Amino acid sequence: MGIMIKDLIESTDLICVPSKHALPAKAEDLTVLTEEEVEQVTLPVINFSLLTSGSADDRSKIIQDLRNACLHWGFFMVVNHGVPESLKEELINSCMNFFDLSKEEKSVYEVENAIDPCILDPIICGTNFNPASESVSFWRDYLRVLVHPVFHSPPKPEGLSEVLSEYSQKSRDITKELLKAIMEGLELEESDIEKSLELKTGVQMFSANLYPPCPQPELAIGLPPHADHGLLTLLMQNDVGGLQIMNKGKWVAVNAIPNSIMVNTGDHMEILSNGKYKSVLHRAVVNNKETRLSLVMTNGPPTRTSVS
Ligand SMILES: O=C(O)CCC(=O)C(=O)O
Ligand SMILES: [Fe+2]
Repeated sequence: MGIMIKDLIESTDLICVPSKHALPAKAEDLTVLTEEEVEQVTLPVINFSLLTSGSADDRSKIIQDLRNACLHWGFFMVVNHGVPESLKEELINSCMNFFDLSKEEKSVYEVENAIDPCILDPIICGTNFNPASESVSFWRDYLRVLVHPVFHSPPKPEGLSEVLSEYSQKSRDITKELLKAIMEGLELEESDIEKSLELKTGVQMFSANLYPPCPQPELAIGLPPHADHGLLTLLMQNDVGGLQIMNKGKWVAVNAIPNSIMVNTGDHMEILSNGKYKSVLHRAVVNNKETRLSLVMTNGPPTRTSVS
């Protein structure tokens, strides 16, 4: 049974990174990790409320903003999105409570063997994506829950299921509005999109990523460089930074506006936009002071739909 990092650091007095966590899969995963070397950037800001309740001119302006953000960054921050701060806090607390469960309670959801990424386990937790085929572990524990088209309810801790269900619904509504506006910007008909992607039956997956403080952050990576699969990914965090994105050939650290939702375009969006909107590489770095928690919702088409 794999041990989660959080339980590991709580059971020992760790002063250096165990070698299993210290060897990067590729040396370039760790290039320029330190804060001094990485430029901090502010991502484009999208005022969501103007999409849904602004004037026609407001809406056109936001559609233009989204176009620019997708073309030049692949990442943007959504503000005035209607997710109450209290809901975000409750979700953060519930996820923290999940990671605080005993090892035995969490082990029910641990996946030991190679996971075929096409097979979606409804609820899993662990300490990296694929323990069987990776020679490295990354400095991240995670809980992943399939929340749509069928909502899978994590039975523990108490309260997580309700708050996750509410956030899933809200984030789905936000995703739909954003997709509609992005499609309008691409001059694709919304009905074509609905038809081709069957959004109502789309796969929505929630991940809580926990990055405990790491004694040697320069020797570990939270999540290695990757691009996301789906159409749009929505990310909130507990006000501790760590997300870096590839922009114009360089890693840059993003400053999130408190209470904004960070959104990025995934592989399906790249295909749907005929390569115009790239699925941008990103990674999560760790620090030696504070625990970081990111709450990630990926939104994709149904598994059997192919995008053409
Ligand atoms: O935690 C983060 O900042 C990044 C998470 C992420 O990229 C993912 O879950 O796909
Ligand atoms: Fe990602």
